Amino acid sequence: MTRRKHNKPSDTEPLVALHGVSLSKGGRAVLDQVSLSVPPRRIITVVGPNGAGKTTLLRVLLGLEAPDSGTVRRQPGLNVGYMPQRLPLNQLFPVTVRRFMNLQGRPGRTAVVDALELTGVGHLQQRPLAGLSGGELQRVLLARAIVQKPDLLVLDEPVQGVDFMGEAALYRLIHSLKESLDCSVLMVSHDLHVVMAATDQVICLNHHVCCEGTPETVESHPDFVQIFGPRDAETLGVYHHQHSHHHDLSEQGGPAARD
Ligand SMILES: Nc1ncnc2c1ncn2[C@@H]1O[C@H](COP(=O)(O)OP(=O)(O)OP(=O)(O)O)[C@@H](O)[C@H]1O
Repeated sequence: MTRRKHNKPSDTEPLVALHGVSLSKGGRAVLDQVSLSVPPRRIITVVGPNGAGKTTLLRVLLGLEAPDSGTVRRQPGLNVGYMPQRLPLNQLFPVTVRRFMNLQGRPGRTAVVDALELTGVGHLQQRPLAGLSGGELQRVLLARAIVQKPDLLVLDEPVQGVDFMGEAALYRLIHSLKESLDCSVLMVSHDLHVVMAATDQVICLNHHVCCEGTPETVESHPDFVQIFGPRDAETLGVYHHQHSHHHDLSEQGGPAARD
């Protein structure tokens, strides 16, 4: 896929950097002194328990919510694609996939077709959005997030509603999109086993950043083990990952093989 951006972001500066970001809601600290940066061409995954502030963190990073304190710095002109956790319109809204793709920013027919083809759902253009399966819908949402050829792809639980085999395929797709778009990916995930094999850096969030680093570093961190339990942390240990190849988890025997 060719890039049509005029202002390519700096290769040396972070695309986005948060420093000391805090935000309270209903009198409770949702984000507490959170700092992170997203360098170019990286896949960074935020993990953490329910209610840890992961979605809020993404929304602050995107400028959709303002922090109470701290700074959020995005490279000027940064082109960001966002796949939210929930569809911002009623899924029963009677639109076809192609119409849905054109609701935001009017990307044009070629860009829409390209994006749908890239995410493997080009054949669904004329189908009603409301009739899609969970996996098909996630791929359409992913297509909408990449339609403007972003420098940074922000994905909030991109594999929700997708079965295990579909999850592995979606993570492979995300990896290949990162390569073909030459972008960075920041995503939230609950799928610890699969995501650990598909990311360069993990940030474990529980209102504050508990630990961060490579999957290998994070999986043995005491805070990570405390949050996710020794069983998850131990089983993650089998996934020491070489980033020079793709995984087909189906060939490894599926989830039962790891338990
Ligand atoms: N308007 C609000 N008022 C009070 N509390 C709120 C408000 N919006 C969000 N919260 C709380 O902020 C916390 C963080 O929410 P957030 O959606 O960021 O968490 P999360 O880590 O993405 O959760 P999940 O994994 O369940 O999606 C939650 O406890 C949520 O209930």
